[in-house]
Amino acid sequence: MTAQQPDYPRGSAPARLPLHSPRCMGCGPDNPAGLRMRAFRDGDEVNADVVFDEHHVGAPGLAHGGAVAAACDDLLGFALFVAETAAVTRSLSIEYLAPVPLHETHRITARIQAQDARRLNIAATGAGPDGTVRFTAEAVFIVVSLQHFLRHGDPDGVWRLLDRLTDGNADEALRTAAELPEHPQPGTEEGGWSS
Ligand SMILES: CCCCCCCCCC(=O)SCCNC(=O)CCNC(=O)[C@H](O)C(C)(C)COP(=O)(O)OP(=O)(O)OC[C@H]1O[C@@H](n2cnc3c(N)ncnc32)[C@H](O)[C@@H]1OP(=O)(O)O
Repeated sequence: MTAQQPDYPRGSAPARLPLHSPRCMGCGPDNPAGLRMRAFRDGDEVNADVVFDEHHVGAPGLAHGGAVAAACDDLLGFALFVAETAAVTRSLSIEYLAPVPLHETHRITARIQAQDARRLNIAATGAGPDGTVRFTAEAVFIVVSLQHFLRHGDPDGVWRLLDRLTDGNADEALRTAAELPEHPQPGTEEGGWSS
């Protein structure tokens, strides 16, 4: 069985956020072992529903702690759309408050707690179907320039991601990024995602 996340409930109107990449372990629909989360922005919060399945087993019938951490890391990364900056996880801390059964829908909600120069503190909660919080996450993200992803990752993949995020203007986004200081401050135009 493969994880297939439910759509956001009808009647609400949060904005669907773009994928990190089609094969992203957290949100990529083309990763058969991934979590296939669909992330939404709702004001200053972001959220996604996650259903752990046989790909994510720890103890029989329960989600692996690493899979729970991966889901949190991915959703915390979507909070960067609220901060309007690119950043990467520097540290991630999970509180496993209760077992997380497979095949149950968990709603993860994340919010930026604080921002100080390049450092963003982002926190999340993960609630089971009855609303009980079963895990929480706290992370420090560090703002990086686009060159970080070009230097360390797959430049073609970064280009495709930027092209989606900028409605086909990746060339311009990358040209602009190349002219910027290495580590723009969050909240400035230079540090933001082009949108
Ligand atoms: C466009 C795509 C957007 C997608 C966003 C999805 C977000 C999802 C959340 C994630 O999963 S992010 C993945 C997990 N996190 C990381 O991979 C972060 C790895 N850590 C770092 O790259 C650095 O520690 C960090 C940028 C957070 C902070 O580095 P600093 O800029 O404060 O300074 P430092 O002196 O430690 O490092 C300077 C440079 O050397 C690199 N570096 C440090 N130690 C190194 C080492 N030992 N070997 C090789 N490179 C090293 C470091 O990555 C950095 O590269 P950039 O200048 O390109 O950003």
